[in-house]
Amino acid sequence: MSDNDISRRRLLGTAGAAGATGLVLGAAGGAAGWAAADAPPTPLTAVGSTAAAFHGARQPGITDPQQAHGHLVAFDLRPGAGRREAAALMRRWSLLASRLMAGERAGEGDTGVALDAGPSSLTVTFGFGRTFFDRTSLTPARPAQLDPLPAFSSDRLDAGRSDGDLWVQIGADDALVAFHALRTLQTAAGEAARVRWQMNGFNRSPGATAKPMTARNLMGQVDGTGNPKPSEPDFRQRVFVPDGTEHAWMAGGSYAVVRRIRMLLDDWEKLPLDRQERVIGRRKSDGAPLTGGTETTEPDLDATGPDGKPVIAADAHARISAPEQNGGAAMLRRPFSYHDGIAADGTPDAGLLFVCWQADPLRGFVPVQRKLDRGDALSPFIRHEASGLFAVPGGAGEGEYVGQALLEG
Ligand SMILES: C=CC1=C(C)c2cc3[nH]c(cc4nc(cc5[nH]c(cc1n2)c(C)c5CCC(=O)O)C(CCC(=O)O)=C4C)c(C)c3C=C
Ligand SMILES: [Fe+2]
Repeated sequence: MSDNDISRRRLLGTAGAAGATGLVLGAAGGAAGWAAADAPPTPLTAVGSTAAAFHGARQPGITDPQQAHGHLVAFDLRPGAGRREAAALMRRWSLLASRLMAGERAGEGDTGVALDAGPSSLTVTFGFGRTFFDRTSLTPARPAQLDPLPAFSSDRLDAGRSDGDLWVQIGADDALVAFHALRTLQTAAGEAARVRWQMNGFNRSPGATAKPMTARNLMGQVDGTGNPKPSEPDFRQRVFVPDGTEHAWMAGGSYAVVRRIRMLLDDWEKLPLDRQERVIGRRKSDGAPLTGGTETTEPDLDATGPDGKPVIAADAHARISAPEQNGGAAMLRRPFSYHDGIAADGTPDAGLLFVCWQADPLRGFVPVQRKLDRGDALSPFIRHEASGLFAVPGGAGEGEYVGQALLEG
């Protein structure tokens, strides 16, 4: 056994202990100072080294696992910026996103905020809002799917935090990596576009639970169980726009509905557990339906209790939103939680940055929200405060940029 072998083993042991206590030691940082200079640093976790691909048939950030940190940002083109400036911006942004997602520096002038970190599952996703098409004289290329969402009776929307010409979704498992991407793209918007609104969100950190689990939201519920699964035969059809679509530039793309949904947590948290569970129709502890089994057991919507009433209440959120109650309408929900402190009324300004993905909002979000709007037991505890609908084109190939087929078509 050589000295190198010994030092390598000791370092591995040290790194294991350091991982448990939160200490970080480099390869040459052994306590005795005799560790071999050529011993590679031992990564404490794989969180930083995980990378998603920017180039491909689909944009990242749609089917990728939810990251721990997110930024949703809408931009408006500046006065005087049209199709040419928008195309140059999308080219710049795509190049930067591809570099950052690979864990590379943005280029000259990189701020250094993400130095030392790996790609950390960074994804950057770009979308176009309805107003983008008039501003770029591309109105004929605008799909009907971008028609304004209907007004819902429970809407309390803030126009200043809704819509926008361009939308960027950033997600990463490291807060600095996410911020670095946000700042880099904001700066690169330059004279072409300015921020209209920004929302910052979070999810559980990878590794916080002993095994991979469905996310929890700030009401404490397991949230995401009923999502369409990539293994299901109709997944693609539900989430992605098919080839042969009227507007070919959207083939392989998806429509994102974004809602900032405030949770009225002071009211919710006063509700006893059994009533919280009745509101959703699932157990809070493990997300299992109230009709029994585990999280993945199908709810029995016909089951009645000893009192003759449905076990999953007629107005339970999970019943009303289920595809079988909505002519098959389904969407892929991929939200972030948010917490922006205490609002002027003294209640938490916290809730869900609800992002859902579908091939067509009229076969996803719209019919489900219409139904929820008419009588969801969750409604008294939430408030929709902002809204956006964005066309998210398919992914860019190597050397291409997102939206090229639209902007150069
Ligand atoms: C219009 C779409 C939806 C909005 C808006 C929405 C808001 C919202 N939902 C929760 C919590 C849960 N939702 C759950 C299920 C669920 N919700 C929707 C749609 C919207 N939710 C769907 C399509 C489904 C799946 C139904 C099914 O397939 O059976 C659940 C149960 C667990 C799960 O399946 O994810 C929870 C919990 C909150 C807190 C919220 C607004 C803040
Ligand atoms: Fe829901």
